[in-house]
Amino acid sequence: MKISEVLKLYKEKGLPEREALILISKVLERSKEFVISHDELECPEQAIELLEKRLTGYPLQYILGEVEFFGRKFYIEEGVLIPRWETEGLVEIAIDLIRKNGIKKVLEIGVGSGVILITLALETGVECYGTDINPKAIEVTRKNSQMYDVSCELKLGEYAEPFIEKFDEFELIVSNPPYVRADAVLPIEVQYEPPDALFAGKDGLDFYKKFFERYNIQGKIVVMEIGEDQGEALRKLTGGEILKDLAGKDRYLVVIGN
Ligand SMILES: C[S@@+](CC[C@H](N)C(=O)[O-])C[C@H]1O[C@@H](n2cnc3c(N)ncnc32)[C@H](O)[C@@H]1O
Repeated sequence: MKISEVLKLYKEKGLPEREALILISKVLERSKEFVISHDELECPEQAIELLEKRLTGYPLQYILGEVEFFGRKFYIEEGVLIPRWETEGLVEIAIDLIRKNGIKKVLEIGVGSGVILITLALETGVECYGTDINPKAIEVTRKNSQMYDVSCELKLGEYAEPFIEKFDEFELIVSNPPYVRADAVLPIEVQYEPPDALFAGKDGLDFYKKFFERYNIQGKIVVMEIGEDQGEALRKLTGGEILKDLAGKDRYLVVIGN
């Protein structure tokens, strides 16, 4: 089938033309502009397979193996959470706090693909430490840090436990933790992502409750992403400040440990 016919067919099946073009150009290893201007060419079978996979709801970023975050490309693969646009706001807040407070040492809990920690290192030059309970997340973060020549110490384990002997040294703790309620029904695309990265008990607050119960944050700043309906509960739990995302929803928690 010609590319023009494939584009038409998959548009009818519900796949946006932009995505079909991205996938066909990936297989052909040519630009989207090339594909558009050569749509009389035969569409490779491998491209059709990717279009079919995408139609099942399988995330585009996993197929492409890359994701854009804070203006940079990062490697991503199935088994690790796909970074979301809201998280760029978390990074902006953290950068601001790092600069204003002259912070030198940062710990991220739950690095996932490493986009937060690596962006903080690149933007501010802070010393970076990261943990995750998912070995694949540690592996992907390591790969991304090597890609950007950023040195960060990464350890497998829960919360700050792998760095407990260093805990007093961290001036800022950042996290985009799991915060989805156990009974939430997620869109099909999200169901391909690791449950440990998403779910946090009955009210979605398990991670925050355990963290603030377990650690003494005196003298530290804690910045975390939160669910849009969790602001009030977390303000009460921590006494922290709740900030909104670009869509005007409660999205970030900042706690200054006095
Ligand atoms: C929502 S994802 C965020 C990933 C990445 N930081 C981002 O923003 O794209 C949460 C991450 O935290 C990890 N995680 C969940 N519970 C954890 C815990 N108790 N300690 C450390 N990591 C945890 C998950 O494996 C997952 O990689």
